[in-house]
Amino acid sequence: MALRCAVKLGIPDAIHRSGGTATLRDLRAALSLPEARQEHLSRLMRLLAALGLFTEDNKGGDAAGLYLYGLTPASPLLVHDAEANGGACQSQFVISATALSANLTAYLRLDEWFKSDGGAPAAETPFMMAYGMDFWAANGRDAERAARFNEQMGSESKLVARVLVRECGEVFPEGVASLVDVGGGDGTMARAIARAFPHVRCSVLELPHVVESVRSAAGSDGGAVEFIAGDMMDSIPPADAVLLKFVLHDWGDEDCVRILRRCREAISANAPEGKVVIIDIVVGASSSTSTTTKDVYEAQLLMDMCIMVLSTGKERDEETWSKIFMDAGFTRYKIRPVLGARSVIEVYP
Ligand SMILES: C[S@@+](CC[C@H](N)C(=O)[O-])C[C@H]1O[C@@H](n2cnc3c(N)ncnc32)[C@H](O)[C@@H]1O
Ligand SMILES: O=c1cc(-c2ccc(O)cc2)oc2c(O)c(O)ccc12
Repeated sequence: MALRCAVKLGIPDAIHRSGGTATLRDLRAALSLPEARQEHLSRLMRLLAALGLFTEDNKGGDAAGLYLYGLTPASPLLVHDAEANGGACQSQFVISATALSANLTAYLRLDEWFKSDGGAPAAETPFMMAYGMDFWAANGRDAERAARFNEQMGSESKLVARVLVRECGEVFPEGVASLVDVGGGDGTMARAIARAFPHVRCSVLELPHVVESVRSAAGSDGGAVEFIAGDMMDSIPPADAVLLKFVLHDWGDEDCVRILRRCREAISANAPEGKVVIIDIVVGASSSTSTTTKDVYEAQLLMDMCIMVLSTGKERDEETWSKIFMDAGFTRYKIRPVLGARSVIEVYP
């Protein structure tokens, strides 16, 4: 809620606009907050600085108004200026994750859900308990809700795409001429891959309501990427490679096996040497460069709680992933923990 408050007040934008640092007094003035709130603002900033979202120093003197706040490597992710973060602002995530109208209503049902037997469809997830339908049906019924979610996932994809392109070029060698991004949302990731690896023809398979909203937002089509409306449970269009980014974590093990079998059919119809590229969490795997292994593990487990509330899926460790791959008929896989809490997994027939 403190982070939501900072985003809603525009604190990261205000510090960014003032050149990267601002005293508490200047920050309050830039945000047009009453003087009576200065002491409260200093307490909010003290917490956000302790969490690593801003720097704080009192070199100007001990008077609270002279405390200086600055940006840390994490803060550009909360700034709306696309030049600061390549368009990967994550503020919408903060707003949605903490909005009563979005998902918070479901989080508030978690304890009640624990006490239910989970058998009735209405009690399958806390989200269903709160909304009477699953997450995707809710998005299908409410275009604004869906647009916010797709925009939020799109900004996460911009962040992930930058690292993928920089560190995983070999995932898309010359031999990979086509790729279908299954459950690819608004196509942000597919467009980033098409831009970085022009030899890869990219398409997106999505639910009809998502394709419709992308088409109406883009005029007539989704840009350089072809959109196909369908259901991944039924069939996946043939391609050399199939991408599944944060799709499998939404589903139980049996459904994952079913989706991966469809993927195997899609690549063997096109390229027997093809592969499935999964971007998802492997619990316990971490590149651990700038963040500590404990922070990454904690982020993975927090994401697992979100998924427990919102869907019937889960975050998986390597052993569970491996069993799913083998049950779906694949023979080997390679995990690259290059994306902080997330990994790139290449899975081969
Ligand atoms: C968590 S989102 C991930 C979106 C995107 N891959 C990303 O990482 O930004 C899961 C996506 O799966 C899509 N989806 C859900 N069920 C589907 C189905 N049966 N067939 C195709 N797509 C589906 C949703 O519309 C949603 O865009
Ligand atoms: O609200 C979300 C957010 C995610 C999400 C967040 C950050 C990541 O690095 C990946 C995914 O995933 C979601 C999801 O899979 C879902 O079914 C509902 C909501 C969200």
